[in-house]
Amino acid sequence: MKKKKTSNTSKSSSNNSGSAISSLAGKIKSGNVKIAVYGLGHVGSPIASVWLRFGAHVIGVDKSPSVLESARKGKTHVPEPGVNEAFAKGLKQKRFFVYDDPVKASQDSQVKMICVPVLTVGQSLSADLGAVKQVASSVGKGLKKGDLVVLNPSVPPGTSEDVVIPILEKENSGGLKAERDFFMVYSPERIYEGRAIEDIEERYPAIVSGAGPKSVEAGSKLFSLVFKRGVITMTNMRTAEAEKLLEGVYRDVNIALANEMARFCEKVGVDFWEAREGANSQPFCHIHKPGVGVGGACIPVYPQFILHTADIAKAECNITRLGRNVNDSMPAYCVSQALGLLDGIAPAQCKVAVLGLAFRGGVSDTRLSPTYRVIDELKNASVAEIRVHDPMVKSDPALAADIKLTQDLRAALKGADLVLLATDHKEYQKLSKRDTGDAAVYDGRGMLDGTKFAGRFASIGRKKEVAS
Ligand SMILES: NC(=O)C1=CN([C@@H]2O[C@H](COP(=O)(O)OP(=O)(O)OC[C@H]3O[C@@H](n4cnc5c(N)ncnc54)[C@H](O)[C@@H]3O)[C@@H](O)[C@H]2O)C=CC1
Ligand SMILES: CC(=O)N[C@@H]1[C@@H](OP(=O)(O)OP(=O)(O)OC[C@H]2O[C@@H](n3ccc(=O)[nH]c3=O)[C@H](O)[C@@H]2O)O[C@H](C(=O)O)[C@@H](O)[C@@H]1O
Repeated sequence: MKKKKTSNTSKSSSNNSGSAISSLAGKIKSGNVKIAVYGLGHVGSPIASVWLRFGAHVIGVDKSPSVLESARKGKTHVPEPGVNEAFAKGLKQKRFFVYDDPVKASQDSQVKMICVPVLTVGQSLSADLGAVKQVASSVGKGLKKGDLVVLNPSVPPGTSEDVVIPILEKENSGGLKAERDFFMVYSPERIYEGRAIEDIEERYPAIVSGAGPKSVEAGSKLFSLVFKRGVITMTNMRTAEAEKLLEGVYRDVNIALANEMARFCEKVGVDFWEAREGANSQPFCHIHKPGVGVGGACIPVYPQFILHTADIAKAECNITRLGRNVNDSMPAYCVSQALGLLDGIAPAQCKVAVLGLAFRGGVSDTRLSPTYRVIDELKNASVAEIRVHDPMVKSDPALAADIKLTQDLRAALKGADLVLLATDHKEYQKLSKRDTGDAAVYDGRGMLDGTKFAGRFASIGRKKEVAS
């Protein structure tokens, strides 16, 4: 790994690379080098915005008509700060173009960023590369000598070299080869929804790898223009693909450790949160937070890519597998703990208010949210009624018809016998008995103060409290 500060301000860059970077900046701002972004979602929209904010001419591509329609109005469906402003300004200055033809987008651009999703195939551990392959084929059909292709999603090691490059080389009409005729870069996106533009521009160095040294150089020059924290180059694309998965599996197994220790502390009558705060006062200790589960399109997914690849390579990844199992057990555990608070009310008579549908606080993203598993477990217990509240999710076609979703907290809580907090939205911080009355309260994210409630109260990682 080589950490290069290759931004214009770096002292170490040689004159010629400095002038090369400034001439690249000039070509991008003049529109001679256009950037196509494939997939205007939680990752693609901020990436398109960062380049629009830089002054680039950006072509946004998506397969969804509604996403394209919003983009044409300078709007995004993902509530990411700064994106609407960037889109609107780009449209006004005639630097933002929205295409529904992915091949034409490749023909009309010199840089192509592939930001489409890679999840798992159904219940299997294998990666669903369908969208990546589809876009790579379109990009290949419009590929020109000197173009730069960037793959952004998190993928199993080997995807760039063994899947994407062969498609690009097969689909282009000029016999173009990676590294020789066009540049191929793998650069994993590392944004955190809700602060994505800031993450790219201010917070994280870019990880850049390529099909060869020329591709790495081209990618480094490009990314150094917008990543103020500079560029970390990797030996090859497989290493960079693994780097991204390591970030994710580190998080998943550490969340699993927190979950296991929280359940241990409950059993031995210790306040996990107090012990955690003490432990984390030591610089080498970063105990994560326990909770009702691990959701999102990322953290529950990346370890699966590792496990699938490990199974093929006959590598043992027991901690990775166990971490997934522990985290997957949390929704059922928390529902069982919550139902255990019902004093004299049979589940079949119990009205439950579940707080939070998004996979984590501060986002509207419900992909793989643990709340879906919480709902399943409550249904398995045959509770009388389930209402779900979320301040950021207005509707959800994935919810069964008998589940009421509301953004009215008072309505969700009215007449509830049990309140189960599943998502750590900031809004729930101020909950008290004024809101929940005599209902039992189970805090699945350890964010509430039990003394504020009148009914029976329990929280992940804390021993049960019975109302005084
Ligand atoms: N969401 C996150 O926080 C992060 C995600 N990632 C990676 O980025 C990948 C993409 O994630 P998101 O942007 O969250 O997904 P998303 O679902 O929010 O956005 C994907 C967009 O691509 C479009 N799309 C899908 N297939 C397409 C195709 N064949 N052609 C053109 N457009 C197509 C969809 O219509 C959608 O607008 C993830 O799979 C993950 O690997 C990486 C870091 C953070
Ligand atoms: C290593 C890492 O921190 N990756 C980040 C992560 O962001 P993501 O949006 O998935 O959120 P997250 O905070 O990891 O939460 C994922 C899930 O895990 C849960 N969670 C999170 C942290 C914790 O201590 N305990 C816990 O239970 C959350 O409630 C949520 O359900 O995954 C992103 C990604 O790769 O998509 C990545 O860009 C982000 O930097």
